[in-house]
Amino acid sequence: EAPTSSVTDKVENGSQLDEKKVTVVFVLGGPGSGKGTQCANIVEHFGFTHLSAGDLLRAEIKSGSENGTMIQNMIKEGKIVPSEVTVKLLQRAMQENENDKFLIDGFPRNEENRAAFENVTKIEPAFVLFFNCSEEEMEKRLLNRNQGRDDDNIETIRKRFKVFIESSLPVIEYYQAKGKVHEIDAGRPREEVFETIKNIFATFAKESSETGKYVDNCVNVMTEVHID
Ligand SMILES: Nc1ncnc2c1ncn2[C@@H]1O[C@H](COP(=O)(O)OP(=O)(O)OP(=O)(O)O)[C@@H](O)[C@H]1O
Ligand SMILES: Nc1ccn([C@H]2C[C@H](O)[C@@H](COP(=O)(O)O)O2)c(=O)n1
Repeated sequence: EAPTSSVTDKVENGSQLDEKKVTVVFVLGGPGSGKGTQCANIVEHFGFTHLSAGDLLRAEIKSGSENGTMIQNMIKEGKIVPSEVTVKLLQRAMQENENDKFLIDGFPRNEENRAAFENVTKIEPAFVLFFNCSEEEMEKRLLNRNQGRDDDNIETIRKRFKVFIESSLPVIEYYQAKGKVHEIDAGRPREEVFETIKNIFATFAKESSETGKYVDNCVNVMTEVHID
């Protein structure tokens, strides 16, 4: 299946059609499994743009938008914000960015997210990274994160774990059935986790450039890493 997809949508005034080909990788895993940390490394080494659904929602709260209070309340409760809101934010972020390679972190979080994104954008991910980590380790990391997040308290953390198991794991299983998931043992030290990720992206870049589906700027990195 083609790793590039077309983003087609009318802009605000409805008069102009904006279309571009993009490569999308979904980055999924439990809260505190290290998705954001590794996305920063992938951006640096492989030239992707990192779009964190959680960050986009938190920015929406700060902007004072009409949905701000609803989003804030849902995040405090560890619940998943309606897909319509999150998909719009992601779509806008992709359209406004000149890059054509996006890491979408923390999305799709449930079946509704997945279906809404696919219906609206017609984008299929090239592949999915699944950060697998024990709850014990994730809890420890979140309680030490110190970023002043409203939802990094033990009560909300437990709710987020429950939502992850009940709503997010089925999405990962959906992509597993399509052969799109790279499962990563995310309980290891940061550097070890990134070594695994480097190999995944280097292999993807090599295969895609061979088939002409992926124009990459990762050639220098590819020579540094081991490809199975
Ligand atoms: N491999 C690791 N070992 C130990 N600590 C880590 C590791 N990776 C990330 N951390 C730390 O754990 C905390 C959570 O990491 P991060 O914010 O990347 O997780 P996340 O999966 O993006 O979480 P969330 O989904 O809640 O946003 C951070 O303080 C980060 O520095
Ligand atoms: N697709 C998403 C992503 C995030 N949220 C909300 C609910 C999460 O608990 C919160 C924080 O996300 P994180 O930064 O930990 O990825 O944001 C959502 O509703 N839908």
